Amino acid sequence: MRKNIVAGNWKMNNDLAQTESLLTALKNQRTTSNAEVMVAPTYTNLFQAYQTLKMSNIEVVAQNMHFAENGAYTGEISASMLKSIGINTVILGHSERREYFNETDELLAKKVDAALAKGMRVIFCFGEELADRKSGNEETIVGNQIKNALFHLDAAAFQNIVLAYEPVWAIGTGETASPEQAQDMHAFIRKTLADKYGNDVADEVSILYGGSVKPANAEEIFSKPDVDGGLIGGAALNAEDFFAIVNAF
Ligand SMILES: O=C[C@H](O)COP(=O)(O)O
Repeated sequence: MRKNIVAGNWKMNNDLAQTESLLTALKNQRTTSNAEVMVAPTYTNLFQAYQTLKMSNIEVVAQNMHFAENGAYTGEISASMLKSIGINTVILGHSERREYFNETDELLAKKVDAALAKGMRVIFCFGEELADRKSGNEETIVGNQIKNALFHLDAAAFQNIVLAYEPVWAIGTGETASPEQAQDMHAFIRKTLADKYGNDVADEVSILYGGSVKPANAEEIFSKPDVDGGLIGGAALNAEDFFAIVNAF
């Protein structure tokens, strides 16, 4: 069954002491939400976060990984390394990885394959830029990002894929897609999946929205039928705000 998920992407924020303080605050939050909750600290804090949260209902996930098993890739981390410290989910394809680290659909397809081959779950991100939306090309861009990186997979693989639609113009800008814009795109994404794999697959895939989700707007965005949760940046750095968003479910 399709799940509601709220994932906090901490990006390149928080040193160890700040991370420990945020982890403590997260452990003290109480929720009746039916959403799965995840947080993605930086690499240096992943193991600490895993150790702190492993008995909680919050899953610790990674922000990125390399496609190779090991080898001469200075500065990189493999799926096996993540698995070895208890991490079973990885965010791939975030627009910041695409923009600042030149990650292409082709590279991302390899990363997705590597993660799935290790039995990991992938939160696969994509989304159009402002110019694409202004020119009315957002569905073409998003459709191609999904097809290029994921449509070589078989239907069963989608049991371990979560999609995260993040319009680049709404990330960290304070500008959100309206709930209607989010719903329209999520419906398009689900139809794109259904056209290739059928409704049985499309209906089971969770599609998250990301881009300036805050306590004040989460409930309305999450109320849309094809929005199954959120990938939260800035607001995930504060435990109360993050759980206010979790509690929107
Ligand atoms: O990964 C999270 C997204 O990039 C959203 O970030 P934001 O909530 O700060 O806009």
